[in-house]
Amino acid sequence: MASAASPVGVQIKRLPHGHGLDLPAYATQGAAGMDVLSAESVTLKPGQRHAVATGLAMAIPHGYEIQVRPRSGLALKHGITVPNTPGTIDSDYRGELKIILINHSADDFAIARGDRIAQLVLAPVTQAAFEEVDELDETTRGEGGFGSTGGHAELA
Ligand SMILES: O=c1ccn([C@H]2C[C@H](O)[C@@H](COP(=O)(O)OP(=O)(O)OP(=O)(O)O)O2)c(=O)[nH]1
Ligand SMILES: [Mg+2]
Repeated sequence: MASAASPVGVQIKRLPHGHGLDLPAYATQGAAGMDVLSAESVTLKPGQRHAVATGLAMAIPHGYEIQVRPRSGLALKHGITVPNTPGTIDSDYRGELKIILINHSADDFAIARGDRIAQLVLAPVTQAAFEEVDELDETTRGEGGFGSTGGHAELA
């Protein structure tokens, strides 16, 4: 069996309004994402977006990012999701981590301080170095895209 990759150290700082809250944590041993908690109490009306405070700032090592992803339970049961998913937390960002949420349901959704509102996935990043050319190599696909290979039943 392949062994799990070693955890990567990420510096994290609690801002004043983040004190007293648990840090983001993996709910199970094999979890890909760390559940992150809201540092505020707020109610999202139907269709409303809000950048929810976490009370946390971090220094992600160069070569990594953190992705902010929705929690499926909130999405399925309450229509609460992350409109910019996966949100990108850059390694050089030192401001407060905020979780942008949108309420896609027809009902108000109340978030309490301490609620687990999203999950954070640490991921490696490879930066591209563009090399501008006049011609690209030829491929079988060529310029075909956007469904060019079929596989979707056509309406009669
Ligand atoms: O869900 C998110 C997305 C971003 N950020 C913070 C960290 C990230 O490093 C920074 C910039 O994010 P992004 O590049 O997605 O936003 P932008 O609209 O391109 O803003 P900027 O011009 O500041 O890069 O904002 C969050 O706290 N939560
Ligand atoms: Mg940006």
